[in-house]
Amino acid sequence: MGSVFIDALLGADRPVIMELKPRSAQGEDLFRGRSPAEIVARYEAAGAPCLSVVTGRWFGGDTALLAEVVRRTGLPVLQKDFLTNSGQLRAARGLGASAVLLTAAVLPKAALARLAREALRLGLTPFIEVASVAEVEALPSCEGCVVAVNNRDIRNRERGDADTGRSGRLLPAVRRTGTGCPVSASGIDDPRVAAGLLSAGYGGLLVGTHLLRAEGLESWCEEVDRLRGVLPGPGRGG
Ligand SMILES: O=P(O)(O)OC[C@@H](O)[C@@H](O)c1c[nH]c2ccccc12
Repeated sequence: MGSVFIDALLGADRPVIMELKPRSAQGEDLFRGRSPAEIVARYEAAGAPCLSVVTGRWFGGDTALLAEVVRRTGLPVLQKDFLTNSGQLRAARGLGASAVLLTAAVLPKAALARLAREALRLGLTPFIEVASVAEVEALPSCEGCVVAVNNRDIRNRERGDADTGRSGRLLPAVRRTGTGCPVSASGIDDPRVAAGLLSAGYGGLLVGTHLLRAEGLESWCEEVDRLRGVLPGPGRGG
């Protein structure tokens, strides 16, 4: 069965999953008084094909935020949290999510495979997050799933610096999982890095903090568009 989440992302002119995350791991207020509805409207205006909602408590989120975002948008929505059981997958579907985060670093191999199968059965797209070659190589076949490289370290709850070079190093291994949708997530702020990851073969990016901080969301997106046009990429004969 097809995935509305993946189809929307891969079909977009701007394949950026735009995230709503109330607080950074360091406690910085990222919404700054704006309502979820205002942020959704801003992301839609910038051409977001999909949204991500952080429901984890360390980032100030909860499932009420997910429900609110789903009410405000027709775009497919990813629930970002450390989900560990099938009850949470059913709850995600009940709230209207289209995709769910499954984190390789926190799930034993067999549990990850079982939850990915269950998500697919429920009509949810597994968004499987990895941070090392060893994690990628332990994945089950990832057909129908997003495989996302996290450029930050969730083991320290994202308090360290991001290493976007990790996405470049892991891409060949990610492709071997059978995913049709490799994504680079976290710590992306420089438009040159964003454009470079897409030109290198990433089907999409996931960006939260920088878009929430950016005054000029539209100009950031335009700069990425412009740079993609000048960088060689797999689809452009480079
Ligand atoms: O804000 P950033 O650096 O653009 O990152 C977004 C996203 O990847 C990050 O919020 C995230 C990555 N893994 C998670 C797991 C749970 C909650 C949130 C996350």
